[in-house]
Amino acid sequence: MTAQLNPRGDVAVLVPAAGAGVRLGPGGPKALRLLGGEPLLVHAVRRVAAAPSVRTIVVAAPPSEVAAVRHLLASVAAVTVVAGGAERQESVALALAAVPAGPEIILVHDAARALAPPELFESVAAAVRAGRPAVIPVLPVVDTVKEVDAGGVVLGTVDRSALRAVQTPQGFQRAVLAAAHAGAAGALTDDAGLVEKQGIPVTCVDGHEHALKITRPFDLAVATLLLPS
Ligand SMILES: Nc1ccn([C@@H]2O[C@H](COP(=O)(O)OP(=O)(O)OP(=O)(O)O)[C@@H](O)[C@H]2O)c(=O)n1
Ligand SMILES: C[C@](O)(CO)[C@H](O)COP(=O)(O)O
Repeated sequence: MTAQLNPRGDVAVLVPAAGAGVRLGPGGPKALRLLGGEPLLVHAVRRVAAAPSVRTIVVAAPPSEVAAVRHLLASVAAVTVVAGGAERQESVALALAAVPAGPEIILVHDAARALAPPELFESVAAAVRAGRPAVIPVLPVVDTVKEVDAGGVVLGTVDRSALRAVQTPQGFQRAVLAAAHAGAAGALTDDAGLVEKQGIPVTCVDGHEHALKITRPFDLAVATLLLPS
């Protein structure tokens, strides 16, 4: 039987957590690396489970760590754990396949964005509930952005007013996400990209600074400063 949180919730959250964390450096799968003494995945799932609309959480774990992740999360929240795949997109597809009938809003949220707050899950879900087929949280780009050639020579300056940095959780009507993954040809770095390829509009909502992706050691140091005291 699939684990459930709020039985009246209309949201399932998929948590891809099967990545190696190569850019973070040696130390095991990234989702299991410690932030303030707890694995990133525990921080992420605790915040997902605190969002009132969430009924179901499915985690895609490193295949060799499925039992360990089940054990780790047993005291955090009711969670279904499946083995992830070789690419993020495959991990999301495997988690999606494990969502039981019921939730019609699906959010996809990187374990690596371990400090995304519960209200961000609610705001993305609310926009989907209001009729948007696909919703992404974004932040403005604050740096000047240059396009460069292979030799590092600048080709031009990009108009940053039209650019946004994209976060997770990304939210979708269930049928939209299922069709996007079923029709996927080639791997993309986010799920909204698959939906865009189907010609379906993707809507932006305000992102959150705490939803930063922990990719490199510097990001882990920043995240440590953001932990509640
Ligand atoms: N095969 C994979 C690869 C990535 N992910 C997940 O997708 C999210 C975003 O990926 P990223 O932050 O790039 O993580 P890694 O792939 O682990 O990082 P790296 O590229 O440095 O190895 C992470 O929560 C990661 O665990 C996944 O579930 N399955
Ligand atoms: C989904 C994502 O977090 C949105 O910013 C990002 O695209 C993941 O990319 P990565 O290449 O797996 O780091």
